[in-house]
Amino acid sequence: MSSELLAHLADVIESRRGADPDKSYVARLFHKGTDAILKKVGEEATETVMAAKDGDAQKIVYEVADLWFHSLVALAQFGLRPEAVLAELARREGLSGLEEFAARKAQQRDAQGV
Ligand SMILES: N=c1c2ncn([C@@H]3O[C@H](COP(=O)(O)OP(=O)(O)OP(=O)(O)O)[C@@H](O)[C@H]3O)c2ncn1[C@@H]1O[C@H](COP(=O)(O)O)[C@@H](O)[C@H]1O
Repeated sequence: MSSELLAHLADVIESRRGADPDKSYVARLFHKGTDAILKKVGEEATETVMAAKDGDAQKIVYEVADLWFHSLVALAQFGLRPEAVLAELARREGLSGLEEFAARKAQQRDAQGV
């Protein structure tokens, strides 16, 4: 998932805070609270493992999408943004952050004349 899509989804999720729980799935989760959100993360993680055990590629992708989505809701519940997770992953790649990753990619594209 591109960082732009993650940021967009995080914005949409944040916009659902205080929205009508009858009209929005995310508003319903926020309304139910932290335990309900964390329960969904656990369920989706379990469903991902089950899909992987079945070796069903399409189902794995579907369940990981559910897991990522509910992880974004959990991050929002704790006032966190996906950019913080991406920055941590970049740091583990030996980069100072997302900006350095983007700059490196741009350099590689320039070098390849793309
Ligand atoms: N990307 C998603 C998304 N991915 C998964 N889900 C929901 O996550 C749930 C997955 O849980 P399950 O597979 O256990 O299915 P379920 O039995 O229906 O779930 P529960 O009702 O038991 O919680 C389903 O209800 C899916 O609809 C999502 N719900 C919303 N979005 C996006 O979030 C944004 C805001 O959505 P609303 O809050 O509904 O406007 C929109 O851009 C949506 O496209």
